[in-house]
Amino acid sequence: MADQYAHSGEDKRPTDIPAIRWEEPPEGPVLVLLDQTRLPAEEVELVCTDAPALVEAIRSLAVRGAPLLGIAGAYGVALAAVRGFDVDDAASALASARPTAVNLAVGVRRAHAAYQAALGKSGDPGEAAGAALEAARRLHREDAEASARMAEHGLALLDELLPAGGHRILTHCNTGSLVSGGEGTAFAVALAAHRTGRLRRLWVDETRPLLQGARLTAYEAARSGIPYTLLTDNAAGSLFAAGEVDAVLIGADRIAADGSVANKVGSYPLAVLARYHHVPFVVVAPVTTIDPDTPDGASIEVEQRPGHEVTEVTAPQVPVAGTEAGGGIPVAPLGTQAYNPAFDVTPPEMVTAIVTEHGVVSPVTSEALAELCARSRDVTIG
Ligand SMILES: CSC[C@@H](O)[C@@H](O)C(=O)COP(=O)(O)O
Repeated sequence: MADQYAHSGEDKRPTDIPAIRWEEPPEGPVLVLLDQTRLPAEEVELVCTDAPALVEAIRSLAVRGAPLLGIAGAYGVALAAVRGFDVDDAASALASARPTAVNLAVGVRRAHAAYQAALGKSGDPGEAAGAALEAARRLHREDAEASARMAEHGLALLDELLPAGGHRILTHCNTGSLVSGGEGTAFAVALAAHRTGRLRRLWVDETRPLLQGARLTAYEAARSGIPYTLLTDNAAGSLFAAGEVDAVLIGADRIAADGSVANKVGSYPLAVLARYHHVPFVVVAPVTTIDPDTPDGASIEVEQRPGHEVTEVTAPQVPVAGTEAGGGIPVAPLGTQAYNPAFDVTPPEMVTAIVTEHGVVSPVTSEALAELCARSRDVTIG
């Protein structure tokens, strides 16, 4: 079950609401999400008391973005465990709530494995639930630490790749604190550049059809005091042609073993533009986004979303997925069919570098990625 309540703003500043948090009120533990479908119009919290509510929140994009999906999935397993629901059922429903961001399944697996190991050892479901919660909390902390490391590595890379002076960075979708336990992935690098006086402008793609750029990245940029400008996705070409983009920084939902990068639809066209205009195209993602079990780009399952997201405009409140129509304002003739993949895949040869918390891979090859993953298993951060 999920409850929604608008935050009163009396006990804390509304902008301090974290994207996700675990709370233990007297009625029982809950997972509290900042409902991202309502941003930037209002900051409303969504309280989940069971896994089905969280699955719905994931599908409707109330909680979204690869790293945060991993954290949410792990907490979801813990929620099912502490509330005495069937943990195996919850884990499988959560892991398959959205198919493309591998972090979701990774987060679910981590908490589920901790639960099963503790249950096998002690036979005590309460202890096992505690182990699942601890695993979720650890993932949450690790992600915050990973954000900080990605920002450092990403900033150093920009210094290497770009001449000194203010950088003009183009980004797509939303990759800041709304998708992370910390300050995010690509956005964290832009933020670090801003804090050190190296960011001249953040160009923010609006990111059709659900406007994660306009609604969420612009919101985060405004909160952070970053100089930013919003553009329609199809204005990017003229921006490159005018020589106004020094680098593209994006996140990722899944990086295949060969270095193919799945990210929000519209990322691949930016890679094509970047290559034509000799501009670095940089992907920033934690190691948990690299999936050694997905061999190449063609093997990545790309989520297809309902057509009404394209045929109607509904921002700032995005309709719940799976409904016939979204209740928005139609912008196409009734009955229009829509092509609405949520992600696209950029081949490795078009990616200048992949920045992770364990270092930078450039050029992007399967060998270099495998080596980084092996190295990351030997090092614990956070
Ligand atoms: C660090 S976030 C990287 C990606 O998850 C992000 O760019 C993205 O594509 C999110 O898509 P969304 O459909 O909003 O979950």
